[in-house]
Amino acid sequence: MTTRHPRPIQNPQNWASAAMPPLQRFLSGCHADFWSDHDGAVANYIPELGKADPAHFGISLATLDGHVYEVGDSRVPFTIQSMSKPFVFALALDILGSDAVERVIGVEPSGDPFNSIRLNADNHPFNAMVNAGAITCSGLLRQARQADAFDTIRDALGRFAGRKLDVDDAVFASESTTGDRNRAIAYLLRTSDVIKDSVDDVLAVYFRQCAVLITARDCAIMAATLANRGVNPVTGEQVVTPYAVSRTLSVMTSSGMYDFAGEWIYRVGIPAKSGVGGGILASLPARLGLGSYSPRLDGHGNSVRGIKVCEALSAHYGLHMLNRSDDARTTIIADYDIGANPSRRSRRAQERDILAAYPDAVRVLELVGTLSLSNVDYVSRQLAASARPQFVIFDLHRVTAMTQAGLRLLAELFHELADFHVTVVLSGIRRTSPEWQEITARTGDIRNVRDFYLLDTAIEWAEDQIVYRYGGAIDFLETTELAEQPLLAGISEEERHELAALAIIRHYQQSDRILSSGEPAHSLFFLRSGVVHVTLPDGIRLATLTAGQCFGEMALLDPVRSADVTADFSATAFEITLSDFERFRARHPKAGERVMRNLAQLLAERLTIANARLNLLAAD
Ligand SMILES: NC(=O)CC[C@H](N)C(=O)O
Repeated sequence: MTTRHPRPIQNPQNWASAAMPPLQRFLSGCHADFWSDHDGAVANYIPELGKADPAHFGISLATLDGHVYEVGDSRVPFTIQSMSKPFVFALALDILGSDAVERVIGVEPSGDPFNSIRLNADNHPFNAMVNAGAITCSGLLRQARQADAFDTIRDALGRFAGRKLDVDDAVFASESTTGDRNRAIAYLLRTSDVIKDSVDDVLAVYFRQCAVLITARDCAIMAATLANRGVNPVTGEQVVTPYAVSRTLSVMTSSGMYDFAGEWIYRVGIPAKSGVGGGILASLPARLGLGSYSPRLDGHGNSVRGIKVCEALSAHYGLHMLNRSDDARTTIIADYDIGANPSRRSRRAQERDILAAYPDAVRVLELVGTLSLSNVDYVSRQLAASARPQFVIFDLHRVTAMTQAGLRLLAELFHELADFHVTVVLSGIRRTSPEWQEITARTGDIRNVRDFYLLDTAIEWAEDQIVYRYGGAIDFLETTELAEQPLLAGISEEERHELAALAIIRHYQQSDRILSSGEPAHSLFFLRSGVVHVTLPDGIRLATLTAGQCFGEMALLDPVRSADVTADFSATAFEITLSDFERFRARHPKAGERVMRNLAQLLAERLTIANARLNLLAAD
């Protein structure tokens, strides 16, 4: 008996190595609790299976981010048996096409044991989870791939597990010599014209597929691949199509546990499949894959301890797949217009006046989590509930997934907005992402969808459109004089001339770094033409400045630069050294005081905006 419990805590000082994730603890608890359960009996109708060690007990759980928990005999190999059925069914759907498979194999539960020699009223197998259906799948693949059929199956099972799988030749030989019941089923299928090849050829594939060796760990990863729409979460490989997965899970739901299927889905509520080798796999879509191995079976051919593990997992965490709810209202993390929260662009008076007249022309919805049918529906109703904006910005930065239904509804919403001449702006999504492809595939024919990766750039762009629309002009080439600088407001013309004489005119090319945080602050800058932006060292954009505004003015208060300033386009600026400015202040104390008051005013405005933004994010 090789029972492996989780490794002992080695370094209690180090939380990361000492801590046991609660799910690992839970699975270990299940292992300990059900260890002493000796009910059931090892299958021996295939003589070789009777040799299994009844004490073996392994549990594994694979998450969809590719983590695999393991307890006990999770690496002890055993034959896959009927747990091969869902995977071979999925493979057949993909290789042969759904029509060819669905034409001959039904999808109704039989209510019979797995090895029942009975077909449905059309003389077809009831479903692919009972032997008749599984033998038919193997037969269809045998017909399509001839001598390569088994290698095709073994290769696919290996991709589900994420490793190459071996066959237990002794179990194969044992079932080949004793499998008369399956032979009877195969003859029945052949006489009903469901399988075309010889019974021996088809069963050679089926028996061999049942004798593929896996472990509880493999089983968990295979189940997780089904839970993950066909993508193996450990290798990242798309093993089968989402179509094949959804159909396979459907049949597992209704028939995976044979004549115990109804009870199973009622009590546990997780699609599952068992095998007489002692394995059970359970696959909870979008959540996890569970694999267990314990060879003592109940009267239905299902592992006794495996059932207990599944029941405990489902009950403890409330994982029944029909026991779910979702609150769509959590989708919108922030909802505001530019009146409440403008972009970080410092605007000149004329632009500010225009924007102030249209505070709700640009609406921003910051979304979070999964965009599902109900979430996007909620978003669309929130939009419709207030005055129609001219621009809607959807920030998708925190969106983690989009369902098919959510995407479809989103595209329909964009169309609706387009009909009302509302421009949709997307931010937080890259054009190279699969999500972008999915959105544009559905909205390709509408022209009013724009995108900017940074939310602030999106808001700024939409604001500019409003400024243009209402007669304002933003001329990036215009040259301004010191007289227009708010920081210098209220000082006399002579004083300004004196300052102008102290200034050196600097020229910058696009992308030139003008100031860097951490450097000593020796001078003030007045932007004369062009555009620059101010960013924090971690890349967060604080402000975009256009001609007529100052930067580096914090030098008056702080000897070290706290942000980077970079030219967006070619730009020119007046630079006045701090020492020249201080001398000017000494000569003109009143003007100096006025400048300091202007500075206080600028800082107060920035603080008001920053507070509004914080408030918005903190709001429920
Ligand atoms: N339920 C099962 O695991 C049955 C598989 C086994 N190979 C058989 O056909 O009898």
